[in-house]
Amino acid sequence: MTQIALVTGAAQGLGYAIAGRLFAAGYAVVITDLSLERAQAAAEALDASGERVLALKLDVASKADFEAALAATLARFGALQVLVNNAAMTLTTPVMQISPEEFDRVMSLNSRSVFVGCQVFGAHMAAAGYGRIVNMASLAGQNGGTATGAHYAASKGAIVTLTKIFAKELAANGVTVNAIAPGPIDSPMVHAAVPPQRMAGMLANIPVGRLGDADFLGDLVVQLARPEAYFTTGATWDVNGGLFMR
Ligand SMILES: NC(=O)C1=CN([C@@H]2O[C@H](COP(=O)(O)OP(=O)(O)OC[C@H]3O[C@@H](n4cnc5c(N)ncnc54)[C@H](O)[C@@H]3O)[C@@H](O)[C@H]2O)C=CC1
Ligand SMILES: CC(C)c1ccc(C(=O)O)c(O)c1O
Repeated sequence: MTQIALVTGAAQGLGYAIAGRLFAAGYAVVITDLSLERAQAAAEALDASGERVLALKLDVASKADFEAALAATLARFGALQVLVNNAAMTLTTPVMQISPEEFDRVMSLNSRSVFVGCQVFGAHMAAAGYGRIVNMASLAGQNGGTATGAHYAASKGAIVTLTKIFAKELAANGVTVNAIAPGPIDSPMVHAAVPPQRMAGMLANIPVGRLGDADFLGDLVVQLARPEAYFTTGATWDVNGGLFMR
């Protein structure tokens, strides 16, 4: 039977690549983003027939949007097995100049959203007795960040911890919760964060000497979403070209 996956921030970048790999693996995919129009354009690019896609507006800052997206998914497909908490923002203000308001904004968008998504979708999955949640963390959450801001790095560290907490809470109900911590992946976000004149320096610093591949992240999500992946939970999967080793 077709399984259903919802991806936040899926109109572009890694979210879109992840949605694409889930779709290629046979999932019906719910593409969500801040703007319904951009989500619809991405969904149409993935499946012009519209049979295995649904586009929804989901602002991850809003618990009501998470609840409405779950309800709309169940109304259209009758089930929801996979959630990918992917959406995030980055600001690169130097740490001594970040205002408390800016700190709150980044923390709230990046980590409170994962907390709310795991709570709302996790409750549904636990009641159904099965589910797979994948949270997008970052290398920055492990090494304190380089190209990215302190609040971004802190928000991604919080995602690693939330992943462990929800994994423990939901394990007995057949729900796994894992995180992926990418280093710089070839994507619009990395090109926006790293100006062309700094790219060669960044590449020279990466042990494997190149940026990561977004489709590979999508394939990793597909693996973590499989029923057979029941034995990995609370884990953070490093995909960073050797920039951080445990
Ligand atoms: N690109 C990279 O190299 C890396 C990315 N990441 C993480 O991967 C995830 C995706 O990153 P990218 O695709 O590169 O970013 P991106 O900036 O290209 O795409 C982010 C998407 O999220 C959406 N979005 C922003 N605010 C939103 C909100 N409030 N509600 C819903 N959607 C919202 C945007 O509209 C956009 O479509 C993020 O969590 C990011 O922190 C982590 C490490 C490296
Ligand atoms: C693309 C984003 C902003 C990014 C860039 C670089 C790193 C890193 O070198 O640690 C990240 O973790 C990122 O999330």
